[in-house]
Amino acid sequence: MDRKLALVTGASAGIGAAFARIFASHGYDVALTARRSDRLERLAEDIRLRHGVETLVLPADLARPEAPGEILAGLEAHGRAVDALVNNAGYSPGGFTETAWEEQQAALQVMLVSVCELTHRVLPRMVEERFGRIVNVASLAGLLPGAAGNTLYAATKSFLIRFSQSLHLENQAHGVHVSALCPGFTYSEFHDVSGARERVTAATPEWLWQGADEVAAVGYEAVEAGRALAVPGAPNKAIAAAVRLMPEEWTLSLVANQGGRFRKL
Ligand SMILES: NC(=O)C1=CN([C@@H]2O[C@H](COP(=O)(O)OP(=O)(O)OC[C@H]3O[C@@H](n4cnc5c(N)ncnc54)[C@H](OP(=O)(O)O)[C@@H]3O)[C@@H](O)[C@H]2O)C=CC1
Ligand SMILES: N[C@@H](C=O)C(=O)O
Repeated sequence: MDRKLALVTGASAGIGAAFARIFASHGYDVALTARRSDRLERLAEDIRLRHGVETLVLPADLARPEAPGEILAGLEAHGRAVDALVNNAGYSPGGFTETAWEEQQAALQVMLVSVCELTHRVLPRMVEERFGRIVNVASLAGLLPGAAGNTLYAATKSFLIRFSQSLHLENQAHGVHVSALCPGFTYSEFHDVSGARERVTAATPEWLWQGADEVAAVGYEAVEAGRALAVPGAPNKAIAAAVRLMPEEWTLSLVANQGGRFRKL
């Protein structure tokens, strides 16, 4: 098989579906995973028709600890290995104290443990092949303290940023590029799933929002170029730069005053 393969998690919607299309448009075969297999099948067919690449659909619930191993075993059964990995699946699990531990634990499994496991399992071959691309979809929220009600979400995204930066340093000499992508407000199903759509729409101007294709394109370019961190969009870049320069107490009081506008509680 000549073409490289990109595995995209959370490919049934939003930024993940956009990543699958972008990798396919650059000649990658794509393996799509998420829970909604009907969505994945439709996207797979569309990508096959548009780009003429091979598509594999591997439905899985990443909240199940067995899922990463099963996804990679599914690929192996097709004789395929991962050349590019996009750890994208994610959602906001809601307030830390307001939701059951099981829900917070599931979010940790989806957005953190499965990311580490998939990465850990695919990296050795990438290093051996002297080629690999890994994008971890973090968030602008990972560069800030989490607003009350967004505690674990922001913390997992902070983790992903540092995790990606370390992997970038460890692996760039081996031809393996690792990037953390930090989107701001992005049109997708994210805010419908979290139940915050109305509140967030009312609290934010339209110019702060980006399309999923635009955001994924920035992620693709960053990982190709070997940049460890990518913030899509000028307004988000300005926010990220301001946060870097501000004293920590200012950031905390900014989040304390404004954070409630963007969450469901
Ligand atoms: N939209 C935004 O404003 C921002 C989003 N992000 C991040 O971008 C990433 C993609 O989100 P986005 O596209 O916006 O949101 P969407 O809700 O549109 O997509 C989320 C994807 O994650 C998948 N997913 C959720 N739970 C699971 C699970 N248990 N197992 C497997 N897959 C799962 C969903 O698939 P399915 O339901 O079929 O399983 C879906 O494909 C997330 O990590 C999010 O945190 C970061 C910053 C801003
Ligand atoms: N920007 C989103 C997440 O990363 C949000 O609205 O919380």
